[in-house]
Amino acid sequence: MTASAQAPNTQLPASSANLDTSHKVSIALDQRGYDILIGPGLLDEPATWLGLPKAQVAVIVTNETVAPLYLERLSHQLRAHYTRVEAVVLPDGEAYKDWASLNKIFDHLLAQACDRKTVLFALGGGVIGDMTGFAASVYMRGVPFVQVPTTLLAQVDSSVGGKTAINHPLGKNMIGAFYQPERVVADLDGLDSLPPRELSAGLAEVIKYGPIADAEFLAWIEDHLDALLARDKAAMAYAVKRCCEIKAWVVGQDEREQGLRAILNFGHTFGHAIETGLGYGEWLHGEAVGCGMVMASDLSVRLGLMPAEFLPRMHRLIERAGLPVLGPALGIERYLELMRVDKKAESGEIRFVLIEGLGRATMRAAPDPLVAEVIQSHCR
Ligand SMILES: NC(=O)c1ccc[n+]([C@@H]2O[C@H](COP(=O)([O-])OP(=O)(O)OC[C@H]3O[C@@H](n4cnc5c(N)ncnc54)[C@H](O)[C@@H]3O)[C@@H](O)[C@H]2O)c1
Ligand SMILES: O=C(O)C(=O)C[C@@H](O)[C@H](O)[C@H](O)COP(=O)(O)O
Ligand SMILES: [Zn+2]
Repeated sequence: MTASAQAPNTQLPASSANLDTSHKVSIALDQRGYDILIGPGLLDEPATWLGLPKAQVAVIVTNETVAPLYLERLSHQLRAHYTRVEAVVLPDGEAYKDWASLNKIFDHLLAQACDRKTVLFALGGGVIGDMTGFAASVYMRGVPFVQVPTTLLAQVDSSVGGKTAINHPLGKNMIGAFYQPERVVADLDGLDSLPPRELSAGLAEVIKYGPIADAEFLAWIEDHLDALLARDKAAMAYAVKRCCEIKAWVVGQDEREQGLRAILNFGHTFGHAIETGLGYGEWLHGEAVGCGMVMASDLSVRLGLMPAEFLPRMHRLIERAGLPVLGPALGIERYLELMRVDKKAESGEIRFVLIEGLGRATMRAAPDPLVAEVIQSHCR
């Protein structure tokens, strides 16, 4: 099966970079569409929080790193709308994206007698967003939740589209649900406190959107990478907006990944193998995806889908973004074993998202010996 980005009658809406720093992107999903608010100062702006579901109780889920930075400011805004504003503060890290953390959320909700109108707020990066969304999807069979992403990766990708999950020791994001938020609030000022390594991890997912859907955006990223690394507000605002536009366009057509949505997994088949193979947390998700995109670009070239120049182009961009381009030495057999657990695999056959023309992705199986050559070429 192929998942072409060029679905009939559904052209990706055009976008143009300008100096604006505030944007609104809407995601269209039958009755369940929502807005993605992007801009500086949104957290402290009372208008940001108008029109959310009415309830007595709001519960903010966050972690030990983000809480001291932003919890009180969000709580202050929410007290204007909810009688009780509570917080669950989880340990920080990908290693804690697990059942134990999920249970801590449920323990709090039940101990505080939170009813089915309770609104959950995910304040943090993708780990908090994925876990809070999953908790919201199953608590009392579903309560509303709002994404307040504070990392670049979460603002451009994980907060949008409704994939929620926890990890399993045998596979990344293996336990989860599709469940959409009520709203996404991406305050660009939050990115000022992000460590450089996390900024680079977010840039991996930014880069991803170019080759899979928008060749012009890829060229824009190449031209503006230094501005993005310097956290220039206008460049950052445009990058977040364009990524959200592309993701909204994809998810609006294929919410549950029956085909097209798989293009968002470019670099992830190799990347998830790295994350799971090392045990979660040694490599950041974005780092694994960056390296995985180098491997998937090479495979695209080796299969004759892309000209040879594509690999050095991607390699250079990913390296310039501060991301690793050589994978860990897990061993070829171990890589293959891990990739067979990927959600896109069918009957044990690994399927890769590959590029078949700039801005167009496809999903294909590939012969094991060719995949082995790719791994051999891009591992320590
Ligand atoms: N649901 C999806 O569609 C989707 C998409 C992409 C990634 N993901 C998932 O997202 C996760 C990765 O997300 P991530 O990269 O945001 O990692 P993360 O959530 O672990 O956050 C990265 C680090 O930054 C810290 N942090 C967060 N905001 C901060 C801020 N403003 N200032 C300073 N520090 C801050 C966090 O505490 C953490 O230490 C992975 O689990 C991945 O599987 C999901
Ligand atoms: O939203 C999607 O669809 C994606 O694939 C986005 C990815 O960046 C993200 O890492 C996602 O969680 C991976 O999905 P999975 O289904 O492979 O776990
Ligand atoms: Zn990802």
